[in-house]
Amino acid sequence: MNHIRLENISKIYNASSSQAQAALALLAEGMDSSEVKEKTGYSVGLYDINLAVKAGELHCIMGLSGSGKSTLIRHINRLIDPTSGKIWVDTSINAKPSTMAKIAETETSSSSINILALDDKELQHYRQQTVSMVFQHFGLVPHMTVIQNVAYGLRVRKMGVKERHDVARHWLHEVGLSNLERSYPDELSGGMQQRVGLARALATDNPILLMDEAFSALDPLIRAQLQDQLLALQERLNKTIVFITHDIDEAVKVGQRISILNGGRLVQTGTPSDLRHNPADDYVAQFMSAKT
Ligand SMILES: Nc1ncnc2c1ncn2[C@@H]1O[C@H](COP(=O)(O)OP(=O)(O)OP(=O)(O)O)[C@@H](O)[C@H]1O
Repeated sequence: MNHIRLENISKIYNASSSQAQAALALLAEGMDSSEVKEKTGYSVGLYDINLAVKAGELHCIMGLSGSGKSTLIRHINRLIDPTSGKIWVDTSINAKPSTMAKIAETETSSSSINILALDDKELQHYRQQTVSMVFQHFGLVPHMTVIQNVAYGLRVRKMGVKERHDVARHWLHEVGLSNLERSYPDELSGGMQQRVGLARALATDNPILLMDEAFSALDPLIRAQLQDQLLALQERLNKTIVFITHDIDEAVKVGQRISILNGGRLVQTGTPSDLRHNPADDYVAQFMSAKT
């Protein structure tokens, strides 16, 4: 069952509606994003993306710098709104393993909503209850202790201090940081800070986790440890995870499926094996052959 579905999503930056339509028309003729930028002056973030992320899957978005990865993931929590298209999210799905098993069995019709139609209040609710994000540079609040950072999303939901700290403690334990709850972020290494970032995202119990180059700032050894930890947690949690990376080795290691972007276009979605054995074009083939 699909959890998130992007339907014909295009994003032209800093253009009025008519200017964006002109850029889209050139893209529809087959012009690539750098030519469109040259001709019109507008940056193409994404062009005509159709992508379904299944409930409970860890889906990697891969591509070179500027290919549109961050633009894509930021549409899912509406940090960015598209120029055109729709974004469907099934808000009835939660990530409890029992629910996921039921969903897998039934494949019933979904109760997806187009999140672009949400008003401000509904959007706030959607961000609090459905999607969490882990950022590349951690995004911790420097003057809050570790436990306050992890409990932050629960405080926003007005959960009482004891209860939210109990939940935060549980997640700090899960990521291996039990003894650091009173520390401040700048007292921790990068790897520890990102574990706090992960615990904070998990503490809300939201079913969708967005990870934007979440491990890219870390040393290779620590990065590998966090990848392993994410995979171990995911075994139990069954979240729907959209994981951005520019590193094909990381994508192959953690991704059940991988979507490859090039110049704002979605080139191919498939399992690592699909991409290896049936690459859609030379760009995909080069990524797969560059894999160590
Ligand atoms: N705020 C913005 N204003 C104008 N153009 C933008 C903006 N954000 C992104 N772009 C352009 O959109 C295209 C896609 O950028 P995006 O950051 O989504 O790619 P990316 O694959 O995440 O790259 P990176 O790996 O370097 O972060 C690029 O050409 C970029 O210059």
